[in-house]
Amino acid sequence: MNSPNNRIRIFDTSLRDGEQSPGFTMSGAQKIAFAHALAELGVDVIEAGFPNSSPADYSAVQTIARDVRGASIAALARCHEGDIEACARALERAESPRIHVFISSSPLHRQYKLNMSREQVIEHAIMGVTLARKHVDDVEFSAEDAFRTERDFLVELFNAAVATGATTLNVPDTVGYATPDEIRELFRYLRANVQGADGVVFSAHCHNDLGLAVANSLAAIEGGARQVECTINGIGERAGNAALEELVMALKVRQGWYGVDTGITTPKLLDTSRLLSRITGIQVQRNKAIVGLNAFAHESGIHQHGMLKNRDTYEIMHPQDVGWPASQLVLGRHSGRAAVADRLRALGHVLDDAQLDLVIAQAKALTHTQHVVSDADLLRLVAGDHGDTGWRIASMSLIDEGQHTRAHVELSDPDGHRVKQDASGDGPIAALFAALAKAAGVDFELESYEVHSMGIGRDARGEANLSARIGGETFSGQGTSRDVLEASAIAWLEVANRLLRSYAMQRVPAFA
Ligand SMILES: CC(=O)SCCNC(=O)CCNC(=O)[C@H](O)C(C)(C)COP(=O)(O)OP(=O)(O)OC[C@H]1O[C@@H](n2cnc3c(N)ncnc32)[C@H](O)[C@@H]1OP(=O)(O)O
Ligand SMILES: CC(C)C(=O)C(=O)O
Repeated sequence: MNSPNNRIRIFDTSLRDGEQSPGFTMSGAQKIAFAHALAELGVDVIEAGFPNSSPADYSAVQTIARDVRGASIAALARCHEGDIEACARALERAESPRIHVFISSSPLHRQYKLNMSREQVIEHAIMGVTLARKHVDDVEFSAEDAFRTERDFLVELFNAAVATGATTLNVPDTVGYATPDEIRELFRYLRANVQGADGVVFSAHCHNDLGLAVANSLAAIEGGARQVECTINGIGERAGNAALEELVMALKVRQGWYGVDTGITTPKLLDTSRLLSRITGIQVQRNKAIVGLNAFAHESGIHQHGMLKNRDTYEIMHPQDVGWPASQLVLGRHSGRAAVADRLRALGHVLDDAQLDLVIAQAKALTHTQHVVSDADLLRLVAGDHGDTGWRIASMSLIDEGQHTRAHVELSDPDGHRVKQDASGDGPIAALFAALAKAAGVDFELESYEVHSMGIGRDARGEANLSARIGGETFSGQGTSRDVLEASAIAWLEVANRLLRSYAMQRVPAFA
């Protein structure tokens, strides 16, 4: 690849473009904690917010600028005096401040949003960059909706920005309309035609409306971009921005093709992604590249068999390189002999063919009612225990006590023993889980908890899925009911029962 240099700057905008999208609003303290995590991850620029949009955003940018070291801190402004002055004040104590000014350039935005002519847009850009340069040396200029802008005008606008002192030229595909070939070509064109192109950094800012944000960012790099704007977990306006973890790992895994490096400490990717999920309360989907629960998990027999022979058959990177402790061979409906035998061997059981066939058949039968077969399930089957053991819900009720909720539960076991307990919590789920923990005498920290509805009208049901990771093993449970609270209680008890069986099974020595 013919490129000016081989270091790609990672500009993280989780705290600005990410935070400005529905569902991702963060408190000041959360933003500051996340900015520290981004600096530790090794991003080059943290876009901390839009100071003139609210006092809360101003104060978060100001604290991040004062406290976070090791990355440039950027703040966003329209080509508007008040916005730029607010950025300058908020960034006063930053070690390496950047003011990022933007104005729309496409005909659609000029006519409908700004009601400005080409000349007026250029005048505003000159005003914005000039004012920003009075405060800081590092000024980024963005032509919003650049991808849908006439090329001659885009070059004219960027020429004006460079002449007035912009040091980074950002080319946003604001509405995620580009395709990789087009964006690669656009960057080549701009680098060839903007005056002073060699003295500035070209940057790509791709949105994911067509699911192409990462592919387009990679193509922009091939076209000469040396900064990419992205967010952890791909959060951002509408379908989001390019996902940092995907972009960085694509550049790392395919270094031979792209020939470029980033400064990211990739083993911190998973923790950073999880921190963001904890802060926003929004989990990534299981099959999300790099950081989803399935990213290094294999359930189907053919893949598991291949993995056991040589992990490169089904994995293109080491899980440890992005922060996972190891790959996982998850036993489920699609698993085969190789994986079941291997897991049993690891648990200390070498079965003959007939015994293995029996356990596999019984394990597959379990998957009619559960997604995965845990070590505890396997050990139970090996011990010949197929019974319906464990706690069941006899009754439950919740009382709203104003600030708190109180849950009453009654559990029964197959021998008819009953136990009643109650507990209070900040909300119904916290109260319910606390009461269940007291009644079953089991407590665990949830790794994930999701509830969604299935069906509509009279058939509508809630499905709850929980998982907890204990002693290196994942225990998961699922519950369905017309009532989502009851579905959650059933799922919680399934995890608790598995955990109890696993403790019991650790004492079972051999195939019964
Ligand atoms: C593609 C992006 O991600 S752009 C960044 C998006 N981020 C945000 O919007 C941050 C949060 N926004 C806010 O808090 C508010 O919108 C504010 C404080 C910025 C502005 O609020 P208001 O003054 O009430 O204006 P409002 O949001 O209704 O409209 C935006 C105004 O900015 C103008 N404008 C938009 N972009 C620019 C720009 N780059 N340069 C100059 N003016 C601009 C619009 O033409 C409109 O002007 P008008 O009020 O004269 O019609
Ligand atoms: C302000 C710019 C960089 C932006 O967020 C966009 O165009 O999507």
